[in-house]
Amino acid sequence: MDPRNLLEVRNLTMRFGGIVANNDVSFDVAQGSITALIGPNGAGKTTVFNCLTGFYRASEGTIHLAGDQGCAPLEVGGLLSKPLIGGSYLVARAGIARTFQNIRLFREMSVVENLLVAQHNHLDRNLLSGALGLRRYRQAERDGIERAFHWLRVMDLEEDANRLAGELPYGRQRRLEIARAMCTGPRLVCLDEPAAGLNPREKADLAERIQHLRNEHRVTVLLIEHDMSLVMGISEHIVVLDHGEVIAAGDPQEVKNSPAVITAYLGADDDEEGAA
Ligand SMILES: Nc1ncnc2c1ncn2[C@@H]1O[C@H](COP(=O)(O)OP(=O)(O)OP(=O)(O)O)[C@@H](O)[C@H]1O
Repeated sequence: MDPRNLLEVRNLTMRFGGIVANNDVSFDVAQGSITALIGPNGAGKTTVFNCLTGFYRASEGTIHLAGDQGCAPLEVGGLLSKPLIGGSYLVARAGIARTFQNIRLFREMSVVENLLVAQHNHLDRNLLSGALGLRRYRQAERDGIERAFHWLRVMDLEEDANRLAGELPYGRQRRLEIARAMCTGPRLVCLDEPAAGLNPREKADLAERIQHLRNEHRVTVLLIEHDMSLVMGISEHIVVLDHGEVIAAGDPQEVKNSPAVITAYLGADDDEEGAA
C-alpha cells in the first residue's frame, strides 16, 4: 500500500442480482485529503460508501485502510467478508465513520444522547470495567460526555445539547450527523451528500466546517456531493463514477475538463447539466 494513502479501493464490484451497481472500481484516498466521489444519479456512489462502511459485502474487490501510526495495513475487505452487522461494527472500530444521504438521527433522543449512543464502542468495552471497578467506569462515562460536548462545540451545537434531535432545524441536523460521526474518533469520515437541502449560506458554512475538520482535527474526508461549487471549492482529488464505473479521476481542473465527464453530465437530468 502506498504510504501516502489512507484508503485504497481495488477492483470493487457490487452486484444486486442482475444490476451491477459498481463495476471494477479502483481509487485512492490520500492521507489528510478531501476527496470527492461524484457522478450522475444512480452512478453507484452510495453503493461504494455502503461497501466501505460494511453495510454491504462487496461481490468482488478489496478495500485497504492504512494502519494507524505505522501499524500493518488493515484489510477491510477481509472484515467485510464477515456478516453484515458485524461488518459495519468492525469498520467503525477500524476508524471509518459516515453520515447518510437521508439524515438518520435518533429523533426522539436529545442531541447529546445521540452523541453518547454513537460512542457505544468505547462504552461497551468499559462496561466490563464497570463490573470490575466503578471509578474507571465513571471516568469512561465522563470522557464520553466530554467528547460529546467537544464535538458539539466544534459544530456550534452546544446550545442545542438538551433539545430533541428531531426538533432541530434541518441544517443543524446535518451538522449533528457530522458531530456524531466525529465522536467515534474516525481517521476517515465519509459524508453522503452533506449539502443536500441546505441553503447557500448553510452550504458555505458547511464547506468551511469540512475544511476545518480536515485542517484542525486531522481527519481525512471522503465526500459524495452533487453541489459542484462545493466539491470544486474544497476537494483536492475527485473521482467520477458513471454507470458504476470510474470514468475520470484527478484534481478539480482535470475533472472539469475531462470529455468523459462532460458527456456523462450532459447526458444526465436537467438539474445536473452544467454541473461538471
Ligand atoms: N440494495 C439495492 N438493491 C438493488 N439495487 C440497488 C441497491 N442499492 C443500489 N442499487 C442500484 O444500484 C445503482 C447505483 O445506486 P446508488 O444509490 O449507489 O447510486 P448513487 O450514485 O448514489 O445515486 P444518487 O446520486 O441518486 O444517490 C442504482 O441503479 C440503484 O438502483
